[in-house]
Amino acid sequence: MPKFAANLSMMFTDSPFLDRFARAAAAGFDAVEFLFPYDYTPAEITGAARAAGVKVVLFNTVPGDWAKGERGLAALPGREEEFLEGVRKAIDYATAAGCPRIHAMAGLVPEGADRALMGRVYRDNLAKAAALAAAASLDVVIEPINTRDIPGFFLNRTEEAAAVIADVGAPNLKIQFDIYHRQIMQGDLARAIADHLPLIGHMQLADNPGRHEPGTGEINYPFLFGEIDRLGFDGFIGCEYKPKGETEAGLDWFAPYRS
Ligand SMILES: O=C(O)[C@@H](O)C(=O)CO
Ligand SMILES: [Mg+2]
Repeated sequence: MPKFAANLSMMFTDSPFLDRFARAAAAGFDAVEFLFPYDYTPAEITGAARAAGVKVVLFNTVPGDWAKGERGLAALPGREEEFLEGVRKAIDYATAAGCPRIHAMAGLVPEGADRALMGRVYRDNLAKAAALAAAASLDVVIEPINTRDIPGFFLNRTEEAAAVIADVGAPNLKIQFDIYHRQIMQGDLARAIADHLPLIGHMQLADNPGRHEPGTGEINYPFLFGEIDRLGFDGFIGCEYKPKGETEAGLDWFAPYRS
């Protein structure tokens, strides 16, 4: 049976962040993920997860100045030190929380940028991040993101992520396969999951259009969950969707999988 993680940056957002861990547990989730923990101390994050009895399975490294529109640093020339500083910070939080993986966002392509240079910086940075993470027994994941939600994002397609991983050659560098982004950019979901399965470290879901609960759009999630199970994917699927109403009221889709 697929294993699901509640995304605490998008679900239960009518509660303060640290209270969302307990709401996720009460809704039947054993695991959670979120974008960033950095407004809290590692002890606060770890304490909230332990008190709720949920595992933390993913969060992002420091993405630059999110409020100013930055969306990651991994491919940005001139920001290498800052990127690695953010990776080290994420590793400290992940180690405290027992979280097995961190997500390094590529970043936006600056106006007139040299994409080839960005590709080299991306690979160099990811090699260093993967080495730092390996020393702490963690994986690093990279996520192709659709160009509609984040115009100008550097990494958009599954095959590009696979090529970067092949070039870097670090066994702990993997794909964060977000089904919603893949559907918008490329579709062919079941085939793409099967083709890339050995490289996939984490998955995420939302329906399309709207990025709401499974069952609100065009993606046949019951079929895909069956495929993911049949293929033997043993990682987590993060529920990274915007609930249409109250989070709990939109969890009918989750009933067959609830622990
Ligand atoms: O899909 C997303 O948007 C996220 O997984 C993320 O990490 C960056 O926004
Ligand atoms: Mg995602």
